[in-house]
Amino acid sequence: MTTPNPLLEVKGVVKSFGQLRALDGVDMVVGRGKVTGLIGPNGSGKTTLFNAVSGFLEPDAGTVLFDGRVVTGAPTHQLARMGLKRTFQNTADFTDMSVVQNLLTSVRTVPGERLSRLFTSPRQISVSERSLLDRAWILLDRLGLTELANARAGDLSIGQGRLLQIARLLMEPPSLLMLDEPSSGLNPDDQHRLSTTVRQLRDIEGVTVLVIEHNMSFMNAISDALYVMHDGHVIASGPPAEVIRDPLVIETYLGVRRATA
Ligand SMILES: Nc1ncnc2c1ncn2[C@@H]1O[C@H](COP(=O)(O)OP(=O)(O)OP(=O)(O)O)[C@@H](O)[C@H]1O
Repeated sequence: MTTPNPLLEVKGVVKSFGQLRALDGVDMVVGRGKVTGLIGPNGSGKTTLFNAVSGFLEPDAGTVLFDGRVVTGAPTHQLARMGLKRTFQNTADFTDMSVVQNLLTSVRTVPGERLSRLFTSPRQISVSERSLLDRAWILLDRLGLTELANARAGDLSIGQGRLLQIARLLMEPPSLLMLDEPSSGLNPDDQHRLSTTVRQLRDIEGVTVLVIEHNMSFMNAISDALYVMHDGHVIASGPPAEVIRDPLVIETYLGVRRATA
């Protein structure tokens, strides 16, 4: 698959845990302004690849390029400054803060002292602070969280917590957003909202998205390209309609199902 002007390139990445080669020479190209899906059976290496790309694990070999720069093994904070942000399978927000406070405190550029005025003296806030608040309300609306704006984050359901985690990352839109099983725990309405949000991010804000998912209907609704992993290798990649018809992909999924039945 040729991808002109990629935002992320993974070349020959290897990562072993003891005797287990979780990534065995993975190549991947993520097109700028596209949604790329990453699928594969449990234990195929998807999360390890996310960790190796986002600075949580140092690859044993291979190269990661972000926006044309070699970032192999770069720390997460450096990658975040460059515009690469990710979610995790387990949510961890500031549970004692309200939903809207969670959003406002996720912005690195605003000192906490000034931010507190958003709550204590709303009439004295500056234009930039106002625009943050506006951004927070837009995201809450898009993700169906408006009515929960003043709820304690710790009281949210798992699915709502997942949406909040995503909204926090979107306060300052990243150039690459990496989502690890975002639809897990979401009801069908929230899944629909999330897929619409992901498409809006791509189409309106130009955000590139890389997403791990087991939910194929969610994946079909959002992805422009698909990669399939098995046993630490990429076994197929290309347009979703082609990939899901690939005999090797079908056999891998059926084989895994047979083996676990
Ligand atoms: N920190 C670790 N130490 C040892 N083994 C690990 C570690 N992390 C992952 N593994 C192993 O590496 C392999 C790939 O795991 P990984 O979590 O990347 O798979 P996955 O495709 O994300 O699976 P799932 O869909 O279940 O999340 C698995 O066999 C897993 O047990």
